[in-house]
Amino acid sequence: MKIVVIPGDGIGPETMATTVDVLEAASKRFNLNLDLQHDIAGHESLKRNGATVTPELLEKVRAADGLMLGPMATYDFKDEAKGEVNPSKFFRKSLDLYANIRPARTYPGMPARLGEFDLVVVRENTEGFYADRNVESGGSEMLITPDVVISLRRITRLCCERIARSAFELAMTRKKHVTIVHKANVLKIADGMFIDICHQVGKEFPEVTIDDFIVDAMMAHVVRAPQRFDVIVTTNMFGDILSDLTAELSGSLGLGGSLNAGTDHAMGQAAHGSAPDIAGQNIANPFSLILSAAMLLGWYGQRKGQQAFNDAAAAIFDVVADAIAAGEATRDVGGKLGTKETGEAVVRRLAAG
Ligand SMILES: NC(=O)c1ccc[n+]([C@@H]2O[C@H](COP(=O)([O-])OP(=O)(O)OC[C@H]3O[C@@H](n4cnc5c(N)ncnc54)[C@H](O)[C@@H]3O)[C@@H](O)[C@H]2O)c1
Ligand SMILES: CC(C)[C@H](C(=O)O)[C@@H](O)C(=O)O
Repeated sequence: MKIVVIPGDGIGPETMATTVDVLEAASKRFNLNLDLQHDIAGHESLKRNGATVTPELLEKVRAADGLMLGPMATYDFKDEAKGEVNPSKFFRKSLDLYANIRPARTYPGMPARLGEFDLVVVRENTEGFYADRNVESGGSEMLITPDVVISLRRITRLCCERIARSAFELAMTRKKHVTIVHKANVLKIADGMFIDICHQVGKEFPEVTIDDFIVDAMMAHVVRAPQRFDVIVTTNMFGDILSDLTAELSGSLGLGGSLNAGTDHAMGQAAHGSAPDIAGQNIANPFSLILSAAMLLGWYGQRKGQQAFNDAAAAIFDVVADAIAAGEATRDVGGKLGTKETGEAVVRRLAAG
């Protein structure tokens, strides 16, 4: 399996170095023959190549079997015309990675303030309330006068259908429950369509039960009783916000692994950002990126019918859980280790089998 590896900004180089060590250890133990191709994007690429992502990089990623993308300091990127493209958006759109799968679960050995839970946010990843993602409609933020801006939100039948199908298929492998999160009381046409389509797709999965919540009330429900949820399907920005919440409720944003998946490509990427407040201090939690890497291996294993990749993914999930239970973790999840030392502990456990 060929994986392009891009460290990103802020804590990215630290957490990606650790993740690469884990991938190499998994490759050795499970004979995966991983071919890791290191490259750059974001600030590093802007400095060296005059653009945060280059056309050559896109071709390289297209030709590979997967991409590991580190966090990007996207706030700094103001002008696409000057090469300042948000790499997350760029790969999600260019490779049509329409499903952003963001699991959140508690782990034995860590205090679960809200009780144990295990859920997955399935976030639509290619449209919605994102100015830079609606290029097909000519962008979606308009300066009408110096004092008035209009931001548009694009929702399409195709994207609703495919994200709903991803959620129901995932639910069939879990507790067979899907929760639809929306704002149809206000966005009556767009989110009305989203709910209708989710229910229509749900008819293909009669074993899966369905409920729905308005996004604001959902914040209360998920904090009150996260264990009532299994798979949560929602539109892009609601999913972005909700998945940070669920990751933090599970113990830390630093546990927020995620996979951006399309039909032919996938990208492992932590749910959080570049965390400039803790960058360069060897204290960032690498588990989010390590779990994302495991999700990428699992995606490839399922797609290619190659059991060794599924086994490697399962082993990484187990080893992370064991490391947390043993306190071999960073301080945000109750441990005392640094980023590097946490990675070394994971590698040791993985190699020991
Ligand atoms: N996928 C991405 O590349 C992505 C996602 C979100 C934000 N961003 C960008 O990242 C930059 C910083 O954003 P922000 O500070 O608002 O959000 P952030 O997600 O980087 O950080 C939020 C908080 O969580 C903590 N945190 C994040 N990851 C952690 C980890 N692995 N271990 C321990 N603590 C962790 C940070 O220290 C901070 O206190 C911005 O430019 C933003 O646009 C990028
Ligand atoms: C940085 C930002 C543009 C990005 C998004 O909203 O898609 C981020 O929040 C994420 O979840 O990857």
